[in-house]
Amino acid sequence: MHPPATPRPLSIAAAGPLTGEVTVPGDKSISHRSLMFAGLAIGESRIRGLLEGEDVLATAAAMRAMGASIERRDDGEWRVSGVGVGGLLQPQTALDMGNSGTSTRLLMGLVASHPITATFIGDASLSKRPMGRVIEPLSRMGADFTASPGDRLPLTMRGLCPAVPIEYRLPVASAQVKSAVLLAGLNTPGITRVIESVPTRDHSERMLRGFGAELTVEGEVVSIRGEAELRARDIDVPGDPSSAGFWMVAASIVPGSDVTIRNVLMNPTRTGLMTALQMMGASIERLNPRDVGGEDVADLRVRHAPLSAIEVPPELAPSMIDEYPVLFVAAAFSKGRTVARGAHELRVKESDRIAAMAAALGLAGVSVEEHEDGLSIEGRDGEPLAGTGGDRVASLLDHRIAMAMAVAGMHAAHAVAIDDASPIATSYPDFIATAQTLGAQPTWLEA
Ligand SMILES: O=C(O)C1=C[C@@H](OP(=O)(O)O)[C@@H](O)[C@H](O)C1
Ligand SMILES: C=C(OP(=O)(O)O)C(=O)O
Repeated sequence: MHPPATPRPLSIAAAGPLTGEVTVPGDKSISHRSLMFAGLAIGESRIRGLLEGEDVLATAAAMRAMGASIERRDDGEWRVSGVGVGGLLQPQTALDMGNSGTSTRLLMGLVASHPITATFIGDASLSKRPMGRVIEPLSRMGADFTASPGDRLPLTMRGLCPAVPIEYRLPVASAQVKSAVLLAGLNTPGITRVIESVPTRDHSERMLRGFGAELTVEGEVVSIRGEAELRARDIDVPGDPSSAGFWMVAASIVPGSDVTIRNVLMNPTRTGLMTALQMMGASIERLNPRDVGGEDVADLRVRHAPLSAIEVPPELAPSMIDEYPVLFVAAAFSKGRTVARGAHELRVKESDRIAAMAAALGLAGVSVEEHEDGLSIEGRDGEPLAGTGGDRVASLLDHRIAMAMAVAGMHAAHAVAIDDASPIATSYPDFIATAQTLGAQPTWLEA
C-alpha cells in the first residue's frame, strides 16, 4: 500500500477581511484528461496551466509507466508524446494512484481494452472506495479483475484486445464511470454507448472530440467509435471551479471581504456551487466572460454578503458534487436552516463527507443534523464560529474537508484546528499560501 504522509496539523482563526486577487490552479478533471488523452495521441501535445497536485502527478506517473513520454519544462509547460490508441505498454510495477479516484477509474477504463495487465494501489482512503461501479461495465467489455474484498484496491486487471463494445446505462450519476467506459471504447472495435439520465461533467466528451475522436452526444446517449486515432493538440487548462469554491465561500462569509478569482472554468456542468450561493444571496459577479479552448471561462468578483438558508436543489448535486463540504460551511453562517439532501454519493468520496462534515462542524459549535443523503445545518446568521477549543477536526485524508474547515476558521472567534492539512496537496498545493496573501493567518501546529 501507498505509504501515509506525515500529518501536518494546522490552525486558522479570523484575521479580518479577505481582499485581493487569486488565480486558482488548473482544473483537476481537465488536467487528468489532458495527460491521458495526450498520452494516447500521435504527436506532441503542449499543456499549459496543468494542476501540479499529487492526484494529477499520479496520473502522469501511470501514463509514463505505460509508455507515454511526459515532461515538465522549466516554464511550467508540459510536453506529452503519446503512444497511439492501442499502444499502451505493460507497466512493470504497480500503478500507485495515491488518493485519486479519477486517476484510478479512468485509467482502469484505458487498460480494459489494451492487451496488458496492471495492478492498481492507493492510499488508505482510496483503498476504501468502491471500484465495482467500473469493474462491472469493464468486465462486460471483456476485462478480467482480481480485486480486494468489496471490489476495492489493491486490484489487478487484465485488459482484452479487441474488447467488446457495450451499451451501458449508468446506474449512478458519475463522470468517472461514464469516462471509464468511453475510454475503454476508444480502443474497442465498433460503437460503445453510455446512457446517462442525469448529466455529469462533460470534459471527456469535449476533450475526446478535440483530440479527433468520433464522439456524439444525442440526448442522454454518448457514443464513441472505437479504434480511434487521437491527434496531439495544445491545451490551456482553465482554473478549477472546485478550488475557486473555497474563495467564493470565504469571501462571502468573512465581513468586509472583496476577492477576485481569475480565470475560472464556467462549464455549466461545474457551476452548481455558484448557483446555490447566489440563491443564498451571495454577491458573485462574472467578469470578462470568454472562451478558452472551447470552454467558458470568467473572472469572479466575490464580496461579503449576508447569506440566507435554502433547500439545496438535489438536481444541482452533479454540478457541485465536490463542493458540498464548503457549501455546508456557507450554510453554517447563513440565516436559518439549510437542508441539503439527495447527495448520497458524498458517502463514497475521499471520506464519508456527510459524516466528516457533521463531525467537523459539530466540533466547531454548529448544530447539524445528519441524514442518510445529506445534512441539515442551523445557520448562525453571520455570527463567527466558536472554534474547536483544544480539539482538532479530523480531515480523514480528505483535501476538501481540510480546506472547507480552513475556510470556516477564517470567520471563527477562536481557532479552528485541523489534525492534518497534508491532503490539501492532492488538489491545491498553494491553498495555504493563497489564504495568506488574502489576509488569513494559518499557523502550523506540532504533530
Ligand atoms: O470525472 C471527474 O473528473 C470527477 C468526477 C467526480 O467523481 P464521480 O464520477 O465519482 O462523481 C468528482 O467527484 C471527481 O472529483 C472528479
Ligand atoms: C472526489 C474527488 O476526487 P477523486 O474522486 O478523483 O479522488 C474530489 O476531488 O473531491
